Amino acid sequence: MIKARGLARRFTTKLGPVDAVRGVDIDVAEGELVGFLGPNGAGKSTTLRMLTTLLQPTAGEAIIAGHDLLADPAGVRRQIGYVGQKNGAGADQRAGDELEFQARFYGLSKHDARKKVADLLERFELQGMEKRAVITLSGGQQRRLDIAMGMLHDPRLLFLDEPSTALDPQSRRNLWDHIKQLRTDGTTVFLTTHYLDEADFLSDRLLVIDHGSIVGEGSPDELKNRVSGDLVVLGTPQASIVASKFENAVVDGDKVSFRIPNGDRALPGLLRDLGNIGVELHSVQVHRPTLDDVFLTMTGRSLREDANAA
Ligand SMILES: Nc1ncnc2c1ncn2[C@@H]1O[C@H](COP(=O)(O)OP(=O)(O)OP(=O)(O)O)[C@@H](O)[C@H]1O
Repeated sequence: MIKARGLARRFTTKLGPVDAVRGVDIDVAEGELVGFLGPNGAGKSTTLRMLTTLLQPTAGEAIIAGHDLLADPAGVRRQIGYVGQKNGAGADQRAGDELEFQARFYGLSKHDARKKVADLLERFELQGMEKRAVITLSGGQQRRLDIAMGMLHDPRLLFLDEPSTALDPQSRRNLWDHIKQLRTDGTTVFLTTHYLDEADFLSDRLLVIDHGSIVGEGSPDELKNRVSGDLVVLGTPQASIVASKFENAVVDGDKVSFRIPNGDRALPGLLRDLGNIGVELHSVQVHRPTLDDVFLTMTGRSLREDANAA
């Protein structure tokens, strides 16, 4: 559904050129839900804008939903939906009018447009909201309306840019269910996010981007399995003695952390060995790798810190 090769975008600024995207290859199969994960400024939006014909690449090529991105952008646009970070619906307009107007814009007859709108209102739990001004809808309802607008022409491929930004936890979860349902109903979904939990929950497969280049690819589980081992954190007054026993151990006050494969199974023997040399322990924790660990392993920095810093 997406096959991009060497897609790149350089911006020329007063301070010199900025290589926002440095020649990425992207493959997305029909029916997949692919997450495009990276910290702020990694190049997600720029890539998305190129894939959706909104921005001309400076190098590379792509076939999107069977159409050549450079030679037939109109063909691409007919096949895709795009839901950007800013609301697409006019704030003062009534939700139903916005949907119907857009449906007519796509060439549907009045009758078909009404039918389509009713269907989408139901599908995205917006029944009864059609007469309300967009601005009076909750954040979650507005996001669902945005997605409904993106689905008016039954696109085979839907692009979502940071879908759950600024939503409360309950609305996010509800939105996620709707996004998963899109995939279940047969739409291929490509979404950007800098939230690890969102990427983990939604994606069949993840592409991780940093500084304009893809640094990792795989299912959330595959990526987690690539991180070498579980993180063990031991609390002990003899932290430096414990640290000397493990490669790459990090001491932080009275805590020692290190990674070992199959931490939960290895731990009993390890604790016995430490007991045998007289080490006293007052706490033991084993953490399975998270996507943040994956990101840290790949890039040397924490995605969470980056996201929080934004
Ligand atoms: N129009 C532009 N002119 C100059 N530089 C730009 C332009 N658009 C983006 N950039 C730069 O390109 C890089 C990638 O930006 P991009 O918006 O694609 O990142 P992102 O991963 O989507 O981040 P965010 O999560 O903040 O949207 C950043 O360094 C950004 O400052």
